[in-house]
Amino acid sequence: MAAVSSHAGMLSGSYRVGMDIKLDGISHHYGHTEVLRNISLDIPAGQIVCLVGPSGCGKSTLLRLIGGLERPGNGRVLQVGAPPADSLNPLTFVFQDFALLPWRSVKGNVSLVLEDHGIRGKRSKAIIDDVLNRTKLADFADALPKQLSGGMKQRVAIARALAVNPAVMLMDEPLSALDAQTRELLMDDLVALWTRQPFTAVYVTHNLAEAVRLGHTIVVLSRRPGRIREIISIDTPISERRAGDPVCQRKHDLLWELMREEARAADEELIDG
Ligand SMILES: Nc1ncnc2c1ncn2[C@@H]1O[C@H](COP(=O)(O)OP(=O)(O)OP(=O)(O)O)[C@@H](O)[C@H]1O
Repeated sequence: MAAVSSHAGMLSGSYRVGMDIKLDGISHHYGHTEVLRNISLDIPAGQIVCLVGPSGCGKSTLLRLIGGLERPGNGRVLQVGAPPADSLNPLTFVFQDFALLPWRSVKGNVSLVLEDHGIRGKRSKAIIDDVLNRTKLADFADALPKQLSGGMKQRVAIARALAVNPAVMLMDEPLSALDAQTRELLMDDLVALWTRQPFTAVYVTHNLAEAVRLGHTIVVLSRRPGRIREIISIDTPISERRAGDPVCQRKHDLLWELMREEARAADEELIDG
């Protein structure tokens, strides 16, 4: 039976700050197509869990199931512990295409999600100032999206997500619409943001360099139906990871091997089919 449920303190037996997500035997079909098979996974509070896997293996589907946009055919998404007391939206998405309103300024786009919750005036201003500072957008509060670069637009989308103080950010290829240089800069920004104030995220990406730079844990899904092929942890603190760092390079090479096998098998299936 499918379920999305909240169990405060289930892990420790007492109230705890922060909310973990626990995936318990998730499977999902679209019609006759089996998309995900028996996914069990812990997403601990304060960590970034990256999901990688070949195209079409079900990464975005899994994110939607975690976010409650769809219900899994089988298995459960458990919320363990409590979201922050002032969280307006515990599970908040950040998409690749920014999804900003073009006629609203930077601060107008952020204030919109607060208005939706009846937050206006001084309280709204304090939240907007905080998230624009954290995303280095304070000087651009009055700019319109069309005046901003792609990287800055995505920073606005991240600021908007932070404004609701989410327990978990669900990030679906947030950097993949950006050029390589902008991606690097935004990765630095995400590292700085997390280092100043750790957040919890499930981060879908095709880009292994992003996964190795940002992930505390990297989950490799197999080709469809997506199963957990491997879970790779990186102990190096994310603020200390550098390009060419031997530990990160080894993890990158291992990921690439796994991905290459899965992508090749997926390609062959397409040719056969
Ligand atoms: N709403 C839907 N209805 C029917 N099929 C769907 C739906 N959403 C996704 N699918 C199918 O489910 C499979 C998994 O799609 P999904 O987008 O989750 O994969 P993905 O790993 O995120 O892919 P990519 O890396 O290419 O973005 C694909 O075969 C896709 O066509």
